[in-house]
Amino acid sequence: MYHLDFRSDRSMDLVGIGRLCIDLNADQFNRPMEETTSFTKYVGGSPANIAIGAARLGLKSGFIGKVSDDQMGRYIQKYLKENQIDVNGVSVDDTGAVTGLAFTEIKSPEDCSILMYRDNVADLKLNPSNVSEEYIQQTKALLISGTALAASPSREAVFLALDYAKKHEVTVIFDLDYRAYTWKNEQETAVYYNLAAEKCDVIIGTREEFDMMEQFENYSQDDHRTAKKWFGYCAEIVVIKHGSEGSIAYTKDGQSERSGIFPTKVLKTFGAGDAYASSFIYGLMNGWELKKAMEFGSASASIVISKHSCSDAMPTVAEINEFLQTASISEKQ
Ligand SMILES: Nc1ncnc2c1ncn2[C@@H]1O[C@H](COP(=O)(O)OP(=O)(O)OP(=O)(O)O)[C@@H](O)[C@H]1O
Ligand SMILES: O=C(O)C[C@@H](O)[C@H](O)C(=O)CO
Repeated sequence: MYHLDFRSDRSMDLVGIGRLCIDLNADQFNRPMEETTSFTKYVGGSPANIAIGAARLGLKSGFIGKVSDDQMGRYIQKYLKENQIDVNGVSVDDTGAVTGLAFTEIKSPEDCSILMYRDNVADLKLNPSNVSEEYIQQTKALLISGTALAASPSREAVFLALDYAKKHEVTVIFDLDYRAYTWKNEQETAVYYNLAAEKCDVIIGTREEFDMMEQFENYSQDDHRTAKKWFGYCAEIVVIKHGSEGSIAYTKDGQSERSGIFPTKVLKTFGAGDAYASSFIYGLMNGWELKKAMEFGSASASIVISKHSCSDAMPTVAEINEFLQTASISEKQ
């Protein structure tokens, strides 16, 4: 049985780095945003959602990020503290930057979209001086998220965090989280994603995100070839997510596992990836077999997509286990 090693002599389990933003989820469903009149505010940002999900599962979580010096920034910090996330790595912007906003539109359970306001956002003002080697040295795992590579100085902050993580044997998990609206073009995205992925132990992404990264190669959407490429660098595990068709994971020692999904009453599709990642990481950190960790992630994803929010909806271990008591997995034929 394959399992990923983590250093045990650490005071924290998982530190996320990157986007702390605000989700404004439409209160009126099954209609376009042009016809909605109110939104509910939640803390958001893919890496923040994953760190919140990990903390809700009982992992000791921290975060390295930058928030705006206003009510939204204070709201985010307050929420993180209330959810037992260490905020000593979170700094406050002093340039007048604002908090990124993610307006979500739920036209139908299958047709959801996110309108993101990303101009002059505080999260991309994170700079190398905000990244503490001592802070990273105290964690078992560092979670990086692709969108933090979209602009300087956040990009340089992430690469410095990666260097500190490698120096101190911190396991690096890369959730690809490709959001086109934050990038100038796909070519630049692929260059930076590939440079970061070369340093990561676990890489989690959708088929489409890996295709974006492989645009300079002739890989033909082949999951096994995708995984094999990264085993030539630092990767131990590569997970390729296929939406409602489930996921597949490959390990460096040549094993692979597929996981189906747990059919659920879908309210909105986004948040599935963040829920999957947080619970999958929980399974890895508990030394579970790959398939069990994947199914735990899939169950968490099903719970979150049946609810209105992402961060608030992240389930506890008890909630996932209760869900698993009655849910049945549907394997792709
Ligand atoms: N409709 C669905 N029903 C049940 N489970 C789902 C559904 N869609 C996705 N999942 C689960 O969530 C996992 C991640 O979803 P997906 O592949 O869409 O990642 P993602 O695109 O990163 O998600 P997100 O929409 O949050 O960005 C899937 O591998 C699957 O286990
Ligand atoms: O990552 C973002 O900026 C958007 C998220 O806050 C939102 O909850 C989502 O899309 C989750 O995948």
